[in-house]
Amino acid sequence: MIQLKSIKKSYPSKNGAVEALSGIDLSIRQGEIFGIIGYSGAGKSTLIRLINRLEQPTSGRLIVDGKEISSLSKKELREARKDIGMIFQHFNLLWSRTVKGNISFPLEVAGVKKAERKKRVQELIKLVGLEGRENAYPSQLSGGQKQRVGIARALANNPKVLLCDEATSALDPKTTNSILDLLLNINKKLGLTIVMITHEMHVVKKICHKVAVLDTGKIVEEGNVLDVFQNPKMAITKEFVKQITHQEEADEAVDLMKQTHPSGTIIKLLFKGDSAKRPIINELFQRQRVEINILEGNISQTQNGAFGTLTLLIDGNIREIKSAIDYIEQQGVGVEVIQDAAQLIS
Ligand SMILES: Nc1ncnc2c1ncn2[C@@H]1O[C@H](COP(=O)(O)OP(=O)(O)OP(=O)(O)O)[C@@H](O)[C@H]1O
Repeated sequence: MIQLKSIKKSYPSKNGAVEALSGIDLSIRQGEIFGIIGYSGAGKSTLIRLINRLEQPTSGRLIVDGKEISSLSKKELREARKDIGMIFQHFNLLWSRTVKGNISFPLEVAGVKKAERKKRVQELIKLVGLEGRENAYPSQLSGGQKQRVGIARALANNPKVLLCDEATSALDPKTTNSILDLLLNINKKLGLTIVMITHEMHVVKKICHKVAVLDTGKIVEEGNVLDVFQNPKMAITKEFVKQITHQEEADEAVDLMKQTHPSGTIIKLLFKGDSAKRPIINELFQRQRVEINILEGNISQTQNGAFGTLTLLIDGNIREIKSAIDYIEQQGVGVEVIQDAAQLIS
C-alpha cells in the first residue's frame, strides 16, 4: 500500500542543510497497523508528512496505493490526498463548529450533497461512539471525545490510509487505551491501513502488527512486533522495549535474592507465543526435584501473540537443576542464566 524507496529529506537552515531523513526504505502492506517509533527529532513528523504529501522528498521514490507521488499532476495529487486521512496529537478541530460540523467539514469541501452528508455524519458518529454529543462544541468535550471527532473527520471521505501523528500522546492512559481499541476496531472493520507515529512503546505493543525504529533520520530496526519485543537488536530498540517490560521492583527482588541466596541459581524464562500459555511451573514441580522461588513475572499481549518473562530462583543439586533447565528449553521456552551459582555454564 505504501512504499518508500531511498527517501531523503533535507531542510535548508542558516548553518547548512539539516538532513531530517537520510535514506528511508519502508514497505507497509494493505490492512496493516504499522508503528514508527522514535525519540523527539528522529524525523517521525517529516516521514508522516511525506506520506501525506504535505512535504516533498529531496530524493527517492514514494508510492501510495500504486501511484508514484512525483508523477502526479496537481489535480491528481488533490484526488490522491482524499485517500489519506490524518489525526493529530492536539486534534486540530474547528472550535467554532459542533461535533457534527467538524465531521461534516471534509464532506463539504469534497462537494458531497447535504442529504448524503447528514447520513454519512450520522454513520461516523455511531462508528466512533459519539452518539448524543452531536451538537457539542470541542470545548465541551473530553480529550478522548475530541480525538474521536478527529478520527470521524479523518474517515469522512473513506480513505484507504489513516496516518496518526502521536494521536494518543495528549491523553491519559485509560483514554489512550480506549482510542487504541477504537483504531483497532476500525482497522478490522474497514480493513484500513494505519500508520502510527509515536514515542510510546505501549501504543506499538497494543495495536501494531509491525514496527520500525527511527533514529536520527534512519530506520535502525524493523519487524513483526512480537519478534522485535522478544529480540531487540539495537540499543535504542532495547530502551523502547524496556518501557514495557522493565520493572524496577523486579530488579530489586533479583538483587536481594543474589545477596541472600548466593548459592541459588537464578534464571529468567522467556516465553513467546503459545509457550506463554503453558503451566510450566506446575510441570516443573511435578517432574523435577528442585526448589523453586518465583522472583518476578510479567506477560504482554501483542497483535502477533503473547510474550513474557518469569524469573526464578532454583535450588537443588546441580544435576537436578541442569535437568530442570533442559526440560524448560525442550518446552520451547528460552532460558537466560542470571546467577550461575551451580556453575551450569563451565
Ligand atoms: N521545517 C523545518 N525546517 C528546518 N528543520 C526542520 C523542519 N522540520 C523538521 N526539521 C528538523 O528535522 C529533524 C527531524 O524533525 P521531525 O519534526 O521530523 O522529528 P520528530 O521525530 O517528529 O520529532 P518531534 O516528535 O519532536 O516532532 C529535526 O532535526 C528538526 O529540527
